[in-house]
Amino acid sequence: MSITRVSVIGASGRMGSEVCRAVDAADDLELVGCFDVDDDLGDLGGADVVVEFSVPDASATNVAHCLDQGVHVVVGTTGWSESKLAELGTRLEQHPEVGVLIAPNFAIGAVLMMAFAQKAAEFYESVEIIELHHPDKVDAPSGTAARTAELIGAARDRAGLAAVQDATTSDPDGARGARAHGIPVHSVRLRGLVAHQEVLFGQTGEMLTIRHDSFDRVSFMPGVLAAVRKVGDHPGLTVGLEHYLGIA
Ligand SMILES: NC(=O)C1=CN([C@@H]2O[C@H](COP(=O)(O)OP(=O)(O)OC[C@H]3O[C@@H](n4cnc5c(N)ncnc54)[C@H](OP(=O)(O)O)[C@@H]3O)[C@@H](O)[C@H]2O)C=CC1
Ligand SMILES: O=C(O)C1=N[C@H](C(=O)O)C[C@H](O)C1
Repeated sequence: MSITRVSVIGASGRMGSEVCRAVDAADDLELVGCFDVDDDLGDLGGADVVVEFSVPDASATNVAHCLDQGVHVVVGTTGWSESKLAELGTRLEQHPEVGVLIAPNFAIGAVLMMAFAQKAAEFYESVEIIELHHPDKVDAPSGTAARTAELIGAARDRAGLAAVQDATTSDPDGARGARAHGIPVHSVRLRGLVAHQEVLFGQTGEMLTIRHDSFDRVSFMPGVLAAVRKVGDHPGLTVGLEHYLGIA
């Protein structure tokens, strides 16, 4: 059995510490480095693959360091804008052998929820997303909600659907939520929650709700470990774990 050496960036955080435990427990993986804020990333502990769960402002710089070391990266940190992704794509041209996976959500059920929502999108006039998370989360809307909106928006465009109908003319306090790719998104932050999302589809006389709940961060680990094992076989930039799981 070949052993893959893994380092974790953001290793002291909620996700990073869970990843360290999961890597430690896997027979085919060896945890060779744990890095957090202010640590010198150096040679990344000699890792074959780095897992990056830090903060939106730091992730791009950390990933660039991994590329410069020729190390594959599995990224869970949110906040990857189109411009940051484009910059990363350009940087990857200098390292064509390196694989980078950016996945807004590693829970298999969340990946399926996004795929199901994409499939349903063309059949419904109305759609809204409600994402619910723990109150220590720093970004809103969640990366998962933003990605779901992007997938639904693209499916609606392909189907030639008009913009989501909404007669609201007065909303001084933003009660109708944010808009991502034309889809209303509502963010809830509540002590006791981990990571949850509902996608509501409406049509005259019916409603479809697609919901996923992560009750514990262990729910993300099978996806993270699958990505660690596969990222070397996918050189270049991949956005979304669905592309590694045959779901896309
Ligand atoms: N894709 C997925 O499935 C999931 C993605 N996430 C995303 O992962 C990210 C992390 O979430 P979570 O673990 O809850 O957050 P935490 O705040 O618990 O963890 C982030 C860690 O990164 C550290 N950090 C800050 N700056 C840097 C830096 N420059 N380099 C390295 N480490 C740094 C933080 O240190 P300090 O606290 O001292 O600043 C902290 O230890 C978020 O973007 C979140 O949205 C979360 C869950 C699942
Ligand atoms: O911060 C979190 O906790 C989570 N972040 C990701 C997101 O923004 O979508 C994934 C999951 O929802 C948990």
